[in-house]
Amino acid sequence: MLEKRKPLPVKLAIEEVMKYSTIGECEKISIHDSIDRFLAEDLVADHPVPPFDRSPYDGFAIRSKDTKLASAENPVELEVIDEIGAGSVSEHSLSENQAVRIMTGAQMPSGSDAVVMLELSKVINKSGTTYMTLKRSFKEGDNVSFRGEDTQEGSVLVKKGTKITPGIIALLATFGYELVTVSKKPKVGIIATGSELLDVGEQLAPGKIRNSNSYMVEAQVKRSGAEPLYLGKLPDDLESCFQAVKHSLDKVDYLITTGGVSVGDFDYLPEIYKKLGANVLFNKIAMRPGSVTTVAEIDGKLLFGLSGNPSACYVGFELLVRPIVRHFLRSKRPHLQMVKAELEKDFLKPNPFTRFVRGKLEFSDGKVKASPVGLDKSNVVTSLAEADSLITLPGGTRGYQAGDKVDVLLIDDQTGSDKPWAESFK
Ligand SMILES: Nc1nc2c(c(=O)[nH]1)N[C@H]1C(S)=C(S)[C@@H](COP(=O)(O)OP(=O)(O)OC[C@H]3O[C@@H](n4cnc5c(N)ncnc54)[C@H](O)[C@@H]3O)O[C@H]1N2
Ligand code: MOO
Ligand SMILES: [Mg+2]
Repeated sequence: MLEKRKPLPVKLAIEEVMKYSTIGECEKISIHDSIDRFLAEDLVADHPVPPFDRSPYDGFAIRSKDTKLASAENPVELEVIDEIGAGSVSEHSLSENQAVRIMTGAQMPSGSDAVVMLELSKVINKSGTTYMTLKRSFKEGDNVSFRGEDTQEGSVLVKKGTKITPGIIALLATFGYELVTVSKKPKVGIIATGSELLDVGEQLAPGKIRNSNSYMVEAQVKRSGAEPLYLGKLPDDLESCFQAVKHSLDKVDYLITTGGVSVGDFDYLPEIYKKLGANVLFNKIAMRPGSVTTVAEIDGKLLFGLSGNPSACYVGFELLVRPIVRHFLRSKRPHLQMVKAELEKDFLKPNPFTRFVRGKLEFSDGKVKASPVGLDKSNVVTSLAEADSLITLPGGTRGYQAGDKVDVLLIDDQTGSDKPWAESFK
């Protein structure tokens, strides 16, 4: 008699998996290689930025009080006593009615307290001495870029667990991080199962299809910030699949298999977990696609049995594996971010399970609109190419109409969420 599987609410399934989440070790890498990695330490300003008062313009550093009476009728004439470019520091200190020719980025000379843009002044030469004339007055601090105006020493600028972007790299360089401390990438093993599977380079043959899941999952692993280790595709044979799973365990931090988790005669993953002595956390989730998604644990190591159906496999990864990876990488917001959107199509048939419809978002008239892409079936692959979101329709007794406000999970967003989703979800 077939054992009846008890579907676990999605939220509980995620919480169950997160109980086994761990945090990875750190490593130091070159700043050149740090894009898209995850900071393992807060980035703290260890000096003010800019580190000195400087000129934001090409022009003249002056003493504002010398310009008090300046006007079109009564221009003021200041003697130009020095010229400095960015990187140079003037050895002169300004006295009454003196100015220093200064370039953008150069440190303010001592005694100066304002900058006049070159365009607002006139330069004249009188018997070998250079003067600049001004037709208006300036206040103390005019056109000065002050020490610490960008950031003060001690400010936490980026939290650990944040994905490094080009902007963050600019900060790392500003504060002298030739080497950056990042979280080590978890290694995620991938095994595709299925006797029908051909390699990507093979010709189609009767009854066969090309293996797309392992390539897709490999890319999802990379997108999540982890390192994939493709361990091959295997035919539906209990012993060879068992051996492959068993021997892969000490090579990886997490193992993903695709296919073979349902109740078919050749779905061997349940048997493999039994033979391994693994603790199966659940083998059914109240969601569609991906209801057969199974997660087991052995000595604290998670084994993700994702569905063979491409859309189900995709959704299973994003909901369960991604947060585990992001937590490993020290993110405090490891789950997909959820936003509200307006549904663009009817889903009138009630579904007992929460439905994750692959969707595409459109931003128009100040609204976020979510349109389903392709067929809403777990065995479709084409909808995945266009999807940028998962439209989440909680299970229950009612259907959904176009125009309804629905929750949508953002697939490509990096902000993430500290919770799996809104409180309305089960
Ligand atoms: N009697 C029942 N049958 C099924 C149930 C059920 O509850 N009772 N659940 C269905 C649901 S829902 C799903 S989802 C699938 C899950 O099946 P498995 O995870 O066991 O996956 P397979 O049977 O191995 O394959 C399913 C489907 O996906 C294709 N596939 C598999 N691997 C790949 C790959 N690497 N690349 C591309 N496509 C792949 C495979 O050819 C099958 O068509 O079970 C239902 N059945
Ligand atoms: O697990 Mo299946 O994908 O719910 O259709
Ligand atoms: Mg099956």
